[in-house]
Amino acid sequence: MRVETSELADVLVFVPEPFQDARGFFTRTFDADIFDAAVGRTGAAASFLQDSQSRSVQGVVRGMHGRSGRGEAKLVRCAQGAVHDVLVDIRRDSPTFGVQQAFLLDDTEFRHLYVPPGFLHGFQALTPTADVCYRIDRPHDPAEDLGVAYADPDLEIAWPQAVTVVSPRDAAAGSWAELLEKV
Ligand SMILES: Cc1cn([C@H]2C[C@H](O)[C@@H](COP(=O)(O)OP(=O)(O)O[C@H]3O[C@@H](C)C(=O)[C@@H](O)[C@H]3O)O2)c(=O)[nH]c1=O
Repeated sequence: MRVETSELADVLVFVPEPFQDARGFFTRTFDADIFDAAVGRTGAAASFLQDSQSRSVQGVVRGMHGRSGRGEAKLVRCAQGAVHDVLVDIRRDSPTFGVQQAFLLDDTEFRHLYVPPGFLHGFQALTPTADVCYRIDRPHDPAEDLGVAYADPDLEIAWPQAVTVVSPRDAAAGSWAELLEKV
């Protein structure tokens, strides 16, 4: 498994090596030793507490979501289909504060993102269905949800397809300007 840096400080991309044969494929999706070495902290992999999966139909956008308090670290991959995944750095003390980057996550290359605490995260499903799996290092707590509108004019996220469905929470999310008053 190869580890790549990104344009965003501390965000890493794990690139596995799927084995293809007549049956299909096999791929390792996570390796604790490689993860600990990449983030430079023994036991870091063991800090992930919840593993979740969502299925989205084509054009769905989920996001942009963050977490208040000490935030949460996330490992994100697309197990089936493809998504346009977007991160925005909301760490005031980061050299990439306010910077966004998009990643293609799919079931061909199985790129796996490590997102440290202090980011907004969202994605759009690019295929008839797309399954996104993610691990978080703190139990989910809706009281700490942060959100910014996926179509915020200041963020100007270039979603590649027409947006088909969003949740009521995402439709009512606040602006980037409002979020900046909280971080
Ligand atoms: C995220 C989450 C939701 N839920 C519940 C709450 C709700 O009833 C239902 C659906 O929740 P949501 O609408 O918030 O799900 P969703 O919009 O898919 O939220 C997710 O979006 C992506 C972009 C992320 O980065 C995730 O961290 C998470 O925020 O599932 C959990 O029980 N645990 C969880 O970890």
